[in-house]
Order: sequence, then structure tokens, then C-alpha cells
Amino acid sequence: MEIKKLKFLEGAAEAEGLTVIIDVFRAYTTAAYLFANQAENIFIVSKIKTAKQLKKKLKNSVLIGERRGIKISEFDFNNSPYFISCHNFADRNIILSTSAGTKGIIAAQNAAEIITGSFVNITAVADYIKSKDPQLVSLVAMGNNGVTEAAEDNLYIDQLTRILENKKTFSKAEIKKRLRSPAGDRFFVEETQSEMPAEDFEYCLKINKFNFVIKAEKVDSDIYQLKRKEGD
Ligand SMILES: O=C(O)[C@H](CS(=O)(=O)O)OP(=O)(O)O
Repeated sequence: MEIKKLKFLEGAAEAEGLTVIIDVFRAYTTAAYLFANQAENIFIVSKIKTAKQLKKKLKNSVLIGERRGIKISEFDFNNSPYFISCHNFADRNIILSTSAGTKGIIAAQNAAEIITGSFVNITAVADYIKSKDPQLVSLVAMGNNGVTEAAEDNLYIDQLTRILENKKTFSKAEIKKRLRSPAGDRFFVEETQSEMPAEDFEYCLKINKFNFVIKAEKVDSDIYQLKRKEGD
């Protein structure tokens, strides 16, 4: 199995084969908590305009998203796993638009298959890849805003590669320690607790809390639907 390691939006556009779009802080952690809290459908879009248009078409829809970490005005929730985990989304159609993660899936137009990456289901993702045993896997670290390095996405690639290659992995404690600062500093700013609460750091690093994989399926060029696939 060849493992191609890519970065940012330009890397997503180069992804081929079975592709993992990685966004630990916070989009693909949030998506996992949404499914865990009974969300019926999750649609992801890159543009705010598309999100608002889709809301008009879907019943019981909820708009979730941020730009540079701050909730988009007129949206219902920020992209926060902690705030999301406090609500039940049964029968709701979720529309999610974020700075990096959701844009990455939309950019990965050459991927044969897309799944999402975050620490809350890293073992399920590794098992899924091993079970498919593809010739080529693309791992895309989306970074901050899809354009600059994010330690958490890079560490995820490192850990996932180690699992796939049966090498020694980092412990949960080591992962938390490495990511607390500077990467995690954004969650400990007093003035922005209503947007990026301290709990998000913990929730993003509840490693292997979930045993499902999240697949992204194309609806049209700017809309993908996320689907939950249970692990074995
Ligand atoms: O919601 C977030 O914290 C991030 C903001 S940024 O890209 O790290 O600036 O969005 P996401 O798309 O989840 O990375």
C-alpha cells in the first residue's frame, strides 16, 4: 500500500485513491459527535451561500459552522464538539461549513473514496483502510484555514501511518501533551470561551471514543453528504 501524505487545500486537490481528509480541530471531530447525537443527515458545503440555499430546501435543518473559529452569523451553532454534544439532533438535517475541513472534501475531486480523519475514531479509520487494502491511500492534513500547518493534523498522519505500518504508536497521554501548546492554546483563551471552549480540547482528544467511520459522498460539486459506517 502506497501512502501519499498531502497538506492543505492544494493537497486535497491532488488526493487520489482512498483519501482521508483530516481535521482534528475541529470539523471531523464535530461530525462524529453529531452522528453520535443522532443526526439524521450531515451535508457539508464550502460556501456560506450554498449552506443558506440548502437550508431553504431541507426540512428541520440546522446550520453549523465557523470562519476563523468564530460562528458564522445566522448559523445555529459553532463548529464545537462540546457545544454539539449538549444537544440531540434526532431527525435534523445538518449543514456544516468550516474554514478548512469541509472545504477539503469539496476540493478532493479526484479521490476514489473519501473518509474523514480525527482522533475520536482513528482506529476505526485504520481498520477500514486495512480491510480495503487499497493500492494508494492519500492522507490530507487540512491545517489551519486550509493553508498553514496544524500540529494536530500532522500528528494524526504520523499516528495513522504508524498504525497502518504496525509500528509503535504514541500513547494517549503523549498525544495530549504534544498538542496542548501551542496547538491547543486557542481553546484556553478567556475571551473566546463561547466560541472555542476549553472542553473542545478534551473532546477532540477522546481518542477512539467512536467505532464508526465517516464516509463522504458527492451530491453535487459543492455539496457532499457524510454517512456513518459502523466498524466491525
Ligand atoms: O473550527 C475550527 O476551529 C477551525 C478553524 S481553523 O481552520 O483551524 O482556523 O475550522 P476547521 O475547518 O474545523 O479546521
